[in-house]
Amino acid sequence: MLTIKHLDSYYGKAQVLHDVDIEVKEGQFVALLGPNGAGKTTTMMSISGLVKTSAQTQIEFLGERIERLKPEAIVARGLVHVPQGRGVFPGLTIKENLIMGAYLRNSKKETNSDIERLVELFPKFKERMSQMAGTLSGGEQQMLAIIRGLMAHPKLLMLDEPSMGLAPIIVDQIYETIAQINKSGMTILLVEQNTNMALQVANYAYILSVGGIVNEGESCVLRQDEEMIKSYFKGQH
Ligand SMILES: Nc1ncnc2c1ncn2[C@@H]1O[C@H](COP(=O)(O)OP(=O)(O)OP(=O)(O)O)[C@@H](O)[C@H]1O
Repeated sequence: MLTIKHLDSYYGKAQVLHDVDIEVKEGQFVALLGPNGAGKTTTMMSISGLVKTSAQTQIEFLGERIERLKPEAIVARGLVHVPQGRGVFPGLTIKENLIMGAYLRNSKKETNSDIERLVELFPKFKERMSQMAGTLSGGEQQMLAIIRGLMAHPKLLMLDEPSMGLAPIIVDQIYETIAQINKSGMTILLVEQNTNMALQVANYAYILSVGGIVNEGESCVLRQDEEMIKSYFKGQH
């Protein structure tokens, strides 16, 4: 579904990704893991068209090359990115945030029926549609960001560190929902520092270190190789 070849990414003249290859198949749940500063967020931003890439970079999504498209054209093709830090609009209500997720479509009727359907993932929102997003807890804001992503009708959903800054019990709830979304047929590419959690839910994982892929494999296999994981996450696990 998504094939990335020779991804080199730059901030100005500084190259932070070197020849990264990643593949995500339809229906799969793929995790991109790695220590602080490895380049995980940069990879996701490069896929979304938000970071400069080299001429040899190739990104193919659903059979079409997308590496030179604008971010909104990439979203319109069904590649939707829920960013690190959630990015909810604090001064807008829950409902207004969800409507923003559907900004590329203009059917009010469809938007309302999508909200009704998707809010079942987190029924607490049902009675609180006019609450300001800025007054929600971190976990609730993360759920809102995920549901807002789904409002864009993704074919592949990219989630950047949904566990960031959340208590373990909340992380478990968020991950139950993400697993449910994947089971309903959604393809997922996840960036995480929470390696244990990611390897429990993903089918396949890539490990990124200093801007390059250093290991990859089925999650059930990687999970058993604690020494390998530790070696890449020195001091972080
Ligand atoms: N806007 C920027 N300008 C310049 N360098 C940047 C910028 N954003 C990130 N970097 C650098 O690029 C490298 C990769 O950063 P990136 O955020 O992709 O890592 P990460 O694996 O997602 O880490 P984290 O888990 O801490 O978010 C780091 O060395 C970082 O300092």
